Amino acid sequence: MDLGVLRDQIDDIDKQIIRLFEERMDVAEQVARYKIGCGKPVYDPVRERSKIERAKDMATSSFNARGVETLFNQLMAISRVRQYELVAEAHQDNFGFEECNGDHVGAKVAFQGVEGAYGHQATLGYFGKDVECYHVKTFEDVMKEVHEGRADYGVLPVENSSTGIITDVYDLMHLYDNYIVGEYVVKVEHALLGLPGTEIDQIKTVYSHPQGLLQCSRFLDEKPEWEQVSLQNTAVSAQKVLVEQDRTQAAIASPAAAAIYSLSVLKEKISDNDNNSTRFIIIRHKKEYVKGADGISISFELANAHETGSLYHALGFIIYNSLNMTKIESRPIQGDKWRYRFFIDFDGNIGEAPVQDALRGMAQETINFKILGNYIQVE
Ligand SMILES: C=C(O[C@@H]1C=C(C(=O)O)C=C[C@H]1O)C(=O)O
Repeated sequence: MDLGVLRDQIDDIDKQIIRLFEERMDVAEQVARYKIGCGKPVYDPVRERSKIERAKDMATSSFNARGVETLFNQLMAISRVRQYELVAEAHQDNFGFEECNGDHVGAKVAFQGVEGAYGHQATLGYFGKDVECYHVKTFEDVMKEVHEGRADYGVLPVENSSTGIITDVYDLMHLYDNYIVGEYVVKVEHALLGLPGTEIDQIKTVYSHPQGLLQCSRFLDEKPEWEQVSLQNTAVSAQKVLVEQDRTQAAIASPAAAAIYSLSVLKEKISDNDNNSTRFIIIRHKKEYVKGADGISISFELANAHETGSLYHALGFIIYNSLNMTKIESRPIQGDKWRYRFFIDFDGNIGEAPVQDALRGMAQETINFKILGNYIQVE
């Protein structure tokens, strides 16, 4: 047996496959034109399933039947991507998002917590001083203020570099008709705060936001006798220590909160990680994006979540359009056991054709698809 001869045979077969592939793609383009004409969706799962079954039946072994299935799944996915490209050319569409200049002078901005909270720092850092900012109690309150129009913008934490995503905010982003228009990163430098004159040995109880306690777990592990109490916010914790005037109490919060609540920094830099940062999103009740927006966030659910390759196929639209996916998260869908909602970030601007193409594909082939926003990413 001669390897060269066998490879020549494979090359000949491949030539035929390529010719047939291109012929198939030409026909798929005609199908796309037909669908554009009558408004029929590109994806037809019933037709695809029956095609796969028939194609498998034509194979002569079970191994080949599985191969045929994989191959045809890929072929049809590629044909759909091309069809979506043609649909995108026919209907330039920004999915209801409008470009804006991002001017926010005089705007009302809601953040969660109290003055001195990291959310307050993010608000001042993103907007500067020319807005009217105010605080509300919970993350959901921020969502409501924005959704019901009392605030023009809201500021919410979505992720910490050490502990990961803030799950409640992810779940709320799906529930409210608000959109991400910006992001801001705050370097979180937790400190242990107490009443002036307090010695660390006197402390029995430490208050903080659950994230604050989690992010300082190495420091707290050395104080097993301290009771750890979670409160709504790091700054609320500092305020409580001030109000109760009890030297057995301390708070984990920012040095900025120490200044606001007249507390002393008993120990600084107690986070597990020196590079501890929290990413905040800026939300609006408007589908808008600023010029130069370069990051897109979306969420969706999969109809056939447990079918092999369903997530892979949804993500294929990002890959085939040469877009760079930067993040993926999943969250359980409330009341629907073992089903998940996916949150994906990728680079791009909603005005660009490959982005529109990927969005259109995913919108048609997933369920409860939402474009969460298009905004300028922070490095
Ligand atoms: C080509 C079509 O569009 C899509 C792609 C298919 C394919 O490549 O065979 C099949 C069904 C559709 O999801 C079609 O509708 O026939």
